[in-house]
Amino acid sequence: MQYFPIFVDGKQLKVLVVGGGEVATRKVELMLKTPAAVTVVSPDLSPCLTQLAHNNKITYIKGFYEKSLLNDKQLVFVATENNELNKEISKDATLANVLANVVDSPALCHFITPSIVDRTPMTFAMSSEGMSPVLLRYWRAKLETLIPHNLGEIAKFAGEKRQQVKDTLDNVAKRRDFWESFFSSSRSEDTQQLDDLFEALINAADNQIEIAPELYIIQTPTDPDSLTLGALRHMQKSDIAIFDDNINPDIVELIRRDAERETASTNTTAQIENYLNKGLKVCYLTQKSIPDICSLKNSIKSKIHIKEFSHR
Ligand SMILES: C[C@@]1(CC(=O)O)C2=NC(=C\c3[nH]c(c(CCC(=O)O)c3CC(=O)O)Cc3[nH]c(c(CC(=O)O)c3CCC(=O)O)/C=C3\N/C(=C\2)[C@@H](CCC(=O)O)[C@]3(C)CC(=O)O)/[C@H]1CCC(=O)O
Ligand SMILES: NC(=O)c1ccc[n+]([C@@H]2O[C@H](COP(=O)([O-])OP(=O)(O)OC[C@H]3O[C@@H](n4cnc5c(N)ncnc54)[C@H](O)[C@@H]3O)[C@@H](O)[C@H]2O)c1
Repeated sequence: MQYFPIFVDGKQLKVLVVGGGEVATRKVELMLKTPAAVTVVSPDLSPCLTQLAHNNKITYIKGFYEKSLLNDKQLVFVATENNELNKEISKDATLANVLANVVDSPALCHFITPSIVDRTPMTFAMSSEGMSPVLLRYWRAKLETLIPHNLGEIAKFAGEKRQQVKDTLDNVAKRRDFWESFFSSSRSEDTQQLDDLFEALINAADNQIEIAPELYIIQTPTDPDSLTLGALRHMQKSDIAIFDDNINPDIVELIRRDAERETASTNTTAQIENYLNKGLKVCYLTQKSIPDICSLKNSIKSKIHIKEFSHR
């Protein structure tokens, strides 16, 4: 990964946009989704930018770019048709410690603009690291159709209830289980049903959600695309992932970020039991055959729920 994705607080940002054409307009519209303060410098403005200046949504400096305009900025978008000028602004920005995006010129960019699926407060920002903007647009369009339009409302609901869940359930594992039960219910996709579902679960959770150790044995394919959704979901639920040393690192990457990871030892059974005895959810990624997986399963003495995921 050459480009590191971060989410920067727009309240802290002062942004300069050089140019007033179509490309500049696109970048300004993007920035104005956040509370960033946007200044545009250009001898002319598109109709849309003219309107935004008129409504005081942007500060407009009518004229040509000057280095001093970078002084109090953190970001600059460079969108003029003059390549020599664009290069000069990128250099000025480097010296002024301002991050520059020169539209369509990755070599002059300190940061690149991601492709965004916006379901605020859920934001999906993606990049092809400049390799293929069209491939990126293709996937954005696919995700647009997959990601429900009310997802933002669902996320806001969860945000509002987070404190109540913290007050009710006294450890992170119970809270994670609670939210997983909540979001895995199809009722959580209907904003009309969120309150009822929440009440039903939080009351049950008070007494009933116990953290039970579980084992997920995942017969792991070589190609990450062949992982089943079920396997993936359980990899995301695990507290600890144990994997054979021949597992594709791209698949290991898909394990939940804050899960512990360990390569399998020669005594895998004992290694797994050790974590089950601590009440943890363990996933074991292996390319063993089904009979070998069965004998591993039989060797586990803990009375726990074991789920198996195999691939074709
Ligand atoms: C995300 C998005 C945001 C936006 O632009 O706002 C974006 N490009 C988008 C679309 C798009 N751009 C281009 C086409 C025409 C097809 C084509 O030529 O391939 C299409 C497709 C279309 O329009 O359908 C032309 C193009 N773009 C760049 C080059 C230069 C080069 O590749 O060397 C050329 C060739 C110019 C030429 O040949 O003259 C470079 C960049 N474009 C980036 C971002 C940055 C890398 C992002 C990344 O890969 O992660 C980066 C490095 C710098 C930057 O601009 O920030 C938007 C996403 C799609 C979406 O979500 O809809
Ligand atoms: N329009 C597109 O969809 C598109 C797509 C890909 C690439 N591009 C490239 O992106 C760049 C910008 O595209 P555009 O369509 O917005 O071009 P444009 O010609 O409409 O806009 C360029 C703007 O820069 C301003 N400008 C020129 N010199 C300036 C200076 N010294 N200081 C401040 N402002 C100055 C111009 O007045 C104008 O407002 C071009 O290089 C273009 O080739 C455009």
